[in-house]
Amino acid sequence: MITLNHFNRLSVAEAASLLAPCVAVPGWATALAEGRPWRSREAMLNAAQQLMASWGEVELNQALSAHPRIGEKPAGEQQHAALSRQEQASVNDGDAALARALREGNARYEARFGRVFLIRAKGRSGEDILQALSRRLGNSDSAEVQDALAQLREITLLRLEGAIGE
Ligand SMILES: NC(=O)NC1=NC(=O)NC1=O
Repeated sequence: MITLNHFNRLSVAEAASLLAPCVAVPGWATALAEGRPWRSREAMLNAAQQLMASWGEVELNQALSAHPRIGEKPAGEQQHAALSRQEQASVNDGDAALARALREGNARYEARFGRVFLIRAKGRSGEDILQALSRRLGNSDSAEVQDALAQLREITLLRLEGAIGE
């Protein structure tokens, strides 16, 4: 984590690359880098949320390229893989039945919607995630795009809050 003051003083390229692991949607990190200097962290967070408001199915699919399946803690040292592992820490992968249920749920979801199931995992137990997955399997296509986008916005905002301090 760096301070807002430090973030404001980075080059555009450095600032954008610092924010890149928050979400794999082209342009979002660059727009926040180019919007500097932010007069406050709140102003930056508000701008970030405004940028996310226009996201649709295209951006959702772009972002999913960088989000591993729930329960499949990604290998790799890239920053977004480390963030995913940290976010999924409370998904108890020691519970074989839960892990199997998540694998089966993910497969059902992908067969139904044609994309990886996305949920803000931080603060959620594996059981909570399974319940959400089951509920969302009943969504229409359009409702599920909106549900998944809401989760993507939560993940992205949490990552941004973790990257830039006061
Ligand atoms: N498929 C996913 O939901 N992945 C993730 N959720 C998170 O909160 N972090 C992830 O990588």
